[in-house]
Amino acid sequence: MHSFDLSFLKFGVFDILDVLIVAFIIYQLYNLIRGTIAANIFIGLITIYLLYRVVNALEMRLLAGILGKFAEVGIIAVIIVFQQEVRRFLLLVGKNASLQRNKAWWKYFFGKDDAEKNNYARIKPIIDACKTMKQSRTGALIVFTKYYDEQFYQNSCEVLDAKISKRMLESIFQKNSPLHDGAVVISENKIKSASCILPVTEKSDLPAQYGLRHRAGIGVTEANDATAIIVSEETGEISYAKQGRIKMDLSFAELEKLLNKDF
Ligand SMILES: Nc1ncnc2c1ncn2[C@@H]1O[C@H](COP(=O)(O)OP(=O)(O)OP(=O)(O)O)[C@@H](O)[C@H]1O
Repeated sequence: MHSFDLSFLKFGVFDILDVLIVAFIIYQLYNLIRGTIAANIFIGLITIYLLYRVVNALEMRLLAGILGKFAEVGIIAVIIVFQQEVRRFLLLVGKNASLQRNKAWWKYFFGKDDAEKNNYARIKPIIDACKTMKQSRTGALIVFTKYYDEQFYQNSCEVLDAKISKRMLESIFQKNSPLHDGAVVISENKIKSASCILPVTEKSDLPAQYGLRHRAGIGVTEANDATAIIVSEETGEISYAKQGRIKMDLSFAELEKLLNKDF
């Protein structure tokens, strides 16, 4: 009578946890590179690796040697090629681990009503400015970030450090203003800078009418822990970008909800 060794089928809670965590990481990585040029590069790297395994098995030594050199530096090459994606992934991990961002803790310690009331006062001038700019078809790009990365923003920006007000935002984006070109960055409850040149997204699946303003709005949320409001000069449409995704044609109630959550 044959007896089969089925010990490999035994698994415990930690094995399940292990599989779930790996699945979660793969899903997050997929989300990060979906629709970007990085997805094609990733497929390229996998193809080279599979080819290497095949030629190695077939003992084609010269080709295996060349492809093997690629495989040897694999992890370093991946980090260099996917620098932006690795950065975004680490930001995502850090952001979710941050205690202050966890609203449940925040409300528990500091009270829900107070936080929301204060938030509305902070948001109102921004929403009011967007309403006026939508009406007058004034293009605008407003970036919100919790942590103002001086190195990232200051190189290309005009430093302001000004109080947030409706008229201030309107004047910046007014077409005759010397600061109207580029983005405004809001952080720590201040308009930190204006006229910022931001990285543009490399996404290839965006609507054709999206030009540089929308691409820069999405791009900054890919490279940083930031969100962005985009007011279209052409249509007056309000969009909101977060983690490399964009929500289009928002109502002001929707915008208020999003800002309340993220700002
Ligand atoms: N890299 C960038 N960073 C920040 N702002 C930028 C960047 N590139 C372009 N802009 C802004 O976008 C404006 C050009 O917008 P463009 O018409 O290309 O964008 P769009 O997405 O089609 O938006 P709209 O609907 O407002 O026309 C520029 O005048 C400038 O203010």
